[in-house]
Amino acid sequence: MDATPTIAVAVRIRPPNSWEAARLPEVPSFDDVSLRGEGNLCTPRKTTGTPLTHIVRVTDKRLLIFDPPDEDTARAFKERGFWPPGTKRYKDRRFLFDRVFDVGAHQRDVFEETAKPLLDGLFEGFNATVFAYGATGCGKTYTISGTEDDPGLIYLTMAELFQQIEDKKDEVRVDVTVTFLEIYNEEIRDLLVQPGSPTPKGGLVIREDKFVQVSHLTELRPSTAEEVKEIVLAGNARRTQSPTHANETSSRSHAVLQIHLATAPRTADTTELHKMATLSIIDLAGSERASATKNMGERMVEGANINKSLLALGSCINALCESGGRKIHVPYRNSKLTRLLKFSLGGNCKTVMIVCIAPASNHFDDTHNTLVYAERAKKIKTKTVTANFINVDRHVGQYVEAINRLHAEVAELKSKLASKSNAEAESIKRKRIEVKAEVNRAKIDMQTKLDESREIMADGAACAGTLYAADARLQSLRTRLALIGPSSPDSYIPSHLVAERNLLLPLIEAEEKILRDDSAVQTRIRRSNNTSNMFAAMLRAVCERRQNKLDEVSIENIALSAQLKKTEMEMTQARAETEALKTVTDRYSEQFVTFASILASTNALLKESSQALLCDSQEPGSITSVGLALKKLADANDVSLTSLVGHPAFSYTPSVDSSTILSFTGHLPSTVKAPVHRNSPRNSLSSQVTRKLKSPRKSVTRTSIVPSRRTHVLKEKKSLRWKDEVGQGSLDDASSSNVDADGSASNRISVGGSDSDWEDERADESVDRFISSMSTCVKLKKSRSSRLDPGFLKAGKDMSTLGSLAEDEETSQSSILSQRPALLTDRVNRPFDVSQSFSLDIPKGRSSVATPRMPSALRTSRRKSQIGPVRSEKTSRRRSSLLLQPLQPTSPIEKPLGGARRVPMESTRSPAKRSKRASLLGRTTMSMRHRAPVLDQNINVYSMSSKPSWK
Ligand SMILES: Nc1ncnc2c1ncn2[C@@H]1O[C@H](COP(=O)(O)OP(=O)(O)OP(=O)(O)O)[C@@H](O)[C@H]1O
Repeated sequence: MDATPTIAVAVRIRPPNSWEAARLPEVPSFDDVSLRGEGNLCTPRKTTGTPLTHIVRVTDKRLLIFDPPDEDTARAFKERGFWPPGTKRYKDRRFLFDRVFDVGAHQRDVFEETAKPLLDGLFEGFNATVFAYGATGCGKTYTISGTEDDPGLIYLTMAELFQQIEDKKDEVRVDVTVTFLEIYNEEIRDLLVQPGSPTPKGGLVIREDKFVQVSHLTELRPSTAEEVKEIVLAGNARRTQSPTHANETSSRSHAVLQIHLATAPRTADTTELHKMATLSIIDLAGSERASATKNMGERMVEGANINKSLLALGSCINALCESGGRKIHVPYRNSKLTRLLKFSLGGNCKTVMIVCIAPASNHFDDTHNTLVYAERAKKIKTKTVTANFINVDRHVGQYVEAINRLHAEVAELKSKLASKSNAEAESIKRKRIEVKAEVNRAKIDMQTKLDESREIMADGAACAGTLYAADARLQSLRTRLALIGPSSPDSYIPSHLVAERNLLLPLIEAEEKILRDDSAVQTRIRRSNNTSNMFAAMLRAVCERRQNKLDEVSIENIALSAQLKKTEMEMTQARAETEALKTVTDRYSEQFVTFASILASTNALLKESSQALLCDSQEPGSITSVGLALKKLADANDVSLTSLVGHPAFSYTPSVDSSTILSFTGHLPSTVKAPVHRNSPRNSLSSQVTRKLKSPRKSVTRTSIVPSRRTHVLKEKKSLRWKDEVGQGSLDDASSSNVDADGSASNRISVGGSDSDWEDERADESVDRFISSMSTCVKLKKSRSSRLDPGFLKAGKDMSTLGSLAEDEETSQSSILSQRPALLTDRVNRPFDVSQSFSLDIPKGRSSVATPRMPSALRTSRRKSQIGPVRSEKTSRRRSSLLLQPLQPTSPIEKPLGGARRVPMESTRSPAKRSKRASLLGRTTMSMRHRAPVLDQNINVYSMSSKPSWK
């Protein structure tokens, strides 16, 4: 409300009652517009009763328009008829007030903006008045008193007043007294006296001094709003009300409720500042027109008195408006009402006038008059409002009373202080308990989450370890597979590598299965990661939870606990991962041991077998037993492999050309790079490695027989045939040493080479005999070392030549048997050493100074290697083979056959001999192995086939 010293005027429009609502047009809606005959759109008319219109339209909180133009012009024309030119059809008058409440306003809305702002002034000693003005039946009583369910201004004001008194009770003492009266027919009646009590004739008398007072009024001292409410209800019940034509519950009197406040400070001083104020809440009787109310008799007299008093009020308002603050005569004394409101209207008082109006056109004139009345009241300029206070000087006699009061006050304050400190201590204690409980709860939550997540996260860590191991294994397997080469129809891969590939592929598949995104291990790792994230989020959430309640120490405590749980979880994960890796390592160790034992036992058995086969005579039983033993070994190996890798080494059927044993070149280190070209068998990795492995026979021949000519041979870079002393025979190096697989010459001196280049035709027969004798040795359990073994030759001091073997056989058997295993083991375990002792790469232009020389015993034996009497018959031919002769290039077909020929078959051999050699090819694989040193794929074969040439 406006703070200027004027009367604040608020207008409240009551909602239409049921009678009016039935006659008022509905709010226009686009859905139910209809087209009138004249072409205007309008809302449908109500068909029953006299039509009414809305005469007030609220535009905003302060402005209303009285009698606005009807938007439905056609209906307006029909209702109001023809308006002559120049006449104003609508009043369309705008009124500006301090506040306008539309029909939908609630009681509390009215209270909040009218009476409530006055309450603060009451405690400071400022008088205040709220009165409701308006025609009869416009809602004054409803606004002031309200109903049981919807209390009005009085109840709401008193409730707020007592609440403020309660709030200020530590500072001030407030005495509240209430009076309730009515002015009926210019007679003041006390509404708080019990019914039947004697009342002075002519009513109560107004005494006017500094203040206006009504003598002998009953004063009540309510302490709550409820008590005030009961007071008002009781007073209203005693108030004169009569049904009129305009209002069934028409108030026939002006009711005045006065609340007197006396405020004193709670300090005990010699002088006290007492403040006094009065809040008057007045429900005026409604102005009424006799024609409208159709009152007769007593009601008419009541109405006349009401109008008289209201007229006096209007006169006072007019006078106050015209005075403009000047001191002029205001006719307060014309009525009891104006006398009572003297200080409220023009005195030291803050006044709010609530103007109640009806919304319908049946109250057109009343509403108009009321608005005009209110507009005039709005223009009243009151005096500057001052506070009502008095300084009370204490009399000495009152000091004792003051001291007592002070003592009581001190005691009261002490008890308050004690209770306050107790409350504070209690609060601190409670807070500590809460903080402790909160910290404990946080720790329990973290521990619970840790326990929930531990298993899954440990499992994930273990899976990570497994995954790491699988990845490492897969890399190794892939590297090994790359060394073997791709499996395409064009590429040639030896059978043992095929077998190895077949062993590796399922292993790779198994590892890839583990590493796949949809594998169980990966799923478990993902689940573990999710759990880990949730665990971390939970720790964060716990650390940030209810931080405002916790002190710094508690927050730090929780943060450290969270860190501890996190570390604990990381330890669990690390342990699980370590355990998984340990398990894998253990398994690998077992596998390594098993593989080592497989390799050792296999090697040992292979050595035994090879030796047995080498020594085998025509006894088929020995070969069978060896075969059975090998099969037994293979089966045992398969069992071990199955337990290790899940499946055995896949079996295959080796062809004659691709026998695994014949083509085996040894296990390649994984660091060797995979071959790039594998289209030709010679380009395969195994070929590349084993191509350097040449038969020692030729190397021995060359190094031992004509070492001084090697340099010459290298310099010439030609294929030469060395003639022996008698000019017969030849040594063909071209096919083995100087021509590589691709046909290009190289400087490498291969001391191996084809047996066919220098071995005589009887060599095969002598070898067969040799094998037969070895078989006999095996059968008789008196096996002797192979004569091919240089160690064997070295071992017996007496056996300086192979030629003496026949004579010394019986005497030396025991010593040979004792040395054989070691010799075989030594040879098999050092295949590359052996080959290197017979094969050497020499750069172009360099002499073969690095070529190892054969031991003298070997060289001697080489010269005396004419085994048996057949050898003596071929002496001249063998010697002739030592002669250097030009050599025809050896056919590529001939080289793999490795027949012991000194000249190429195509050039020198007769068809008969050629067929004989061909028949040799048809022999058993075992015999082929004995005579196939040029199948340079396998060092074991090399070991077997290297023996007869230089012995
Ligand atoms: N804001 C309102 N909301 C609901 N009903 C209302 C409202 N104002 C008035 N009324 C109703 O209108 C009728 C007349 O109201 P009320 O008796 O308060 O008028 P009045 O101005 O006091 O009349 P009178 O001067 O004759 O005493 C009552 O039934 C009342 O319930």
